[in-house]
Amino acid sequence: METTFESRYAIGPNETKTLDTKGLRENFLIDRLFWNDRIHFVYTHFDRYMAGGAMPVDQKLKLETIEPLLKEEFFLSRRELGIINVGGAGTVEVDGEKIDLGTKEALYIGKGVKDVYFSSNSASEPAKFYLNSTPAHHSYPTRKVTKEQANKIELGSLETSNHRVINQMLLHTVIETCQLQMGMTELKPGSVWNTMPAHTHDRRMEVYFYFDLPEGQSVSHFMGPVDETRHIWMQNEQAVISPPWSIHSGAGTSNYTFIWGMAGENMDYDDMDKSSITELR
Ligand SMILES: O=C(O)C(=O)C[C@H](O)C(=O)CO
Ligand SMILES: [Zn+2]
Repeated sequence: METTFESRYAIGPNETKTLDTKGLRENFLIDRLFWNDRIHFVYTHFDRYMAGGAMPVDQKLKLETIEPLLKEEFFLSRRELGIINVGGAGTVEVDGEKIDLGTKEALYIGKGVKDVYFSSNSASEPAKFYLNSTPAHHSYPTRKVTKEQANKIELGSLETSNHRVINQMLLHTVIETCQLQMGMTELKPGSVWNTMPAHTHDRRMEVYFYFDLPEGQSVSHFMGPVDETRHIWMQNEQAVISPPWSIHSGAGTSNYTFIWGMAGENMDYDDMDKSSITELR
């Protein structure tokens, strides 16, 4: 098996303003996370957040350290890891303990765990483990969180095309983490807008991973400061980095699901600087 990675440096709103479509995509879009029998990570220098994918098909995949990037003996020496399975049923082995992870189930693994392996129950319907990792200072226990155990928030309405349920899964109100927080937002049929009205939180960066998009449909993701927004067209199973200074919102050509993950100064989900829809430019 192999582990591959790319690095993305952190840039600000002034530099972002000068980018054309290609430049915007090169800096913020993560166009592919899942490769057969491979673990792939994007390392962003925004809060040293890592977003990745592990898709075991014919092999069991080991979460190995990335020597030139982390310079640590094992991946979780100084990191914590959040996982949400967006594929078929699979298993995550954590220091010898096997944990089944079905579709849309989440798992938190704390700092200091040495051996993590990923496997799929079926090669014809492989598990797709979406991975987010952040630096950590303390070891918290491994915890699985199902959708039923998530803290649920229903927002929006069909009339304003933004009716959705936010599942707070790896959030500090549900489990203990150092700084990583992850959850999954599902849009109701007929609703296409996520995170509208939009917000920023200069204290935390965020990564959005869009999935469950029907064939032939796309999401236009909006980023940038409230008074100078840009858009990035995204396909199924692509992710996008949202800097702390940026809004993160999207409109799909159908409904869809997305996973949000974030880290930074505080863990207060509600610490958002909300903007009104009419002030967006
Ligand atoms: O649909 C939404 O609204 C969200 O899911 C918002 C994200 O959870 C978020 O941006 C948290 O900061
Ligand atoms: Zn946010």
